[in-house]
Amino acid sequence: MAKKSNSGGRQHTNSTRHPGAVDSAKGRAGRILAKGNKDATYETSVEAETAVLVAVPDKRQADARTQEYLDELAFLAETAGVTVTKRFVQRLDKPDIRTFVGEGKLEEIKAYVQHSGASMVIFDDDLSPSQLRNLEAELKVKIVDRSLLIIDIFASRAKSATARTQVELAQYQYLLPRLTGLWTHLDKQRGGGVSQRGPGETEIETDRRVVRERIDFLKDKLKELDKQSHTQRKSRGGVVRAALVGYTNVGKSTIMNLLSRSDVFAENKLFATVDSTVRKIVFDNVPFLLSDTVGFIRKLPTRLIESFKSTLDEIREADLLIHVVDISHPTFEEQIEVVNDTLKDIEAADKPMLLVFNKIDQYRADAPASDSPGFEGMNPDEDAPVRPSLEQLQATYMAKLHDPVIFISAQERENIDELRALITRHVGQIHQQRYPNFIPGFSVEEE
Ligand SMILES: Nc1nc2c(ncn2[C@@H]2O[C@H](COP(=O)(O)OP(=O)(O)OP(=O)(O)O)[C@@H](O)[C@H]2O)c(=O)[nH]1
Ligand SMILES: [Mg+2]
Repeated sequence: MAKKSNSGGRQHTNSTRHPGAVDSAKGRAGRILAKGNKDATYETSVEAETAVLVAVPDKRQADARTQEYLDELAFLAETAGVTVTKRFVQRLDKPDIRTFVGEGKLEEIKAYVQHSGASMVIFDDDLSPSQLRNLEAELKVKIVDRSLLIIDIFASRAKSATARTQVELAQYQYLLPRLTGLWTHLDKQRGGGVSQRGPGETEIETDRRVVRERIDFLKDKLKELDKQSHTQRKSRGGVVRAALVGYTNVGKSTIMNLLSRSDVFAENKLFATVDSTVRKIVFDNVPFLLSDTVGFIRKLPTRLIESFKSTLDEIREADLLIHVVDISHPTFEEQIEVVNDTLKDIEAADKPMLLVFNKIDQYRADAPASDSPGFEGMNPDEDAPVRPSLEQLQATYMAKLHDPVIFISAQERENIDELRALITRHVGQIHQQRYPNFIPGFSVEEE
């Protein structure tokens, strides 16, 4: 699915027989995504795939919000190399237990998929294994849920041994409860009769066992890698550690590059950073380590958070968090909450924090309503409230938050000296507590 499927450990295979061949597919990132292929091969390098997006918001959710969520899903799809041609929305109190959307909507989607030749349907939520199976049977194209899409992007981005192992673990954990679905799908293709169910079941058990073994192996491997990085971290001594955290695509890597004059990969895609990078920086003779970390997103699969424990240790072990926010984003306030909640989940919420509102160059008080192409079934709120001016926002946030706040543009280099001074002050305080004899601007304590 991702165009870069030959990089970052994803392999292009077209000869794998069926999921029973977990043995041969073992360790092969990307195979999960291929599971819906009609010919049951593991082709993962499909160019120019087109997709349909489906959201099932509850009845209270504002139209504009639904549209923003779908914008994010479309951005995720684009990041994975998929072109979105249509969006479907169905308001339900509760998603349908069998097919997630109701019968009528399913027919509508089916008609569109058949007519347009779209190759996949992406749901903005996680589907149960049986929903996935039923939808695949009805729509006869690849069905991708939110977790799978995010895991796929991570798979195409992960470079380090740790990140790759973490992604593979997440992939197998995603696969395990869904093996039955794969078999039902394949049984149908073989004309599947009762007589064939027997061997199928046995092989599912074999598959499950192999997948479980692989999961155990990957967990052990991660423990080993963890030990190594723990030793590495200990060798950093008592240097103050700061971590850039925030929602995905807010500018963390850009800020890292600015502050450390380094060259960390930054781009306008979600999850550009999956591996964490650490740089040693010295401001005013105060040395500290700054790490750039993986971005957060709403509904980040818990499994993925768990698998990414090693990467998240960088945040958990930091002395200071620099929380970067994209103030130009229509849902930036919710993004702040998502980040704070995720920090709570990983038990890193009680750390000193600086709030950096980035992208002020792009902030528009009169932000236009989103009207993306292919959008259907919604009436964006006509009376949507006007956004406050940047000055009003600054005043509100400065007054409201206990944490120090700064407004910058990393791209336009606005207020960067102030950002540097703010970080130096806070890092200096922590350093001072740790090394009471230290005189800022005068000497450097070597650990
Ligand atoms: N307009 C504007 N764009 C910015 C600014 N800072 C960063 N960007 C752009 O925002 C996009 C994302 O930047 P990154 O630095 O990759 O963001 P990130 O937070 O590291 O993203 P992930 O690693 O994906 O979580 C890039 O296209 C940057 O050029 C800014 O101040 N203003
Ligand atoms: Mg980044």
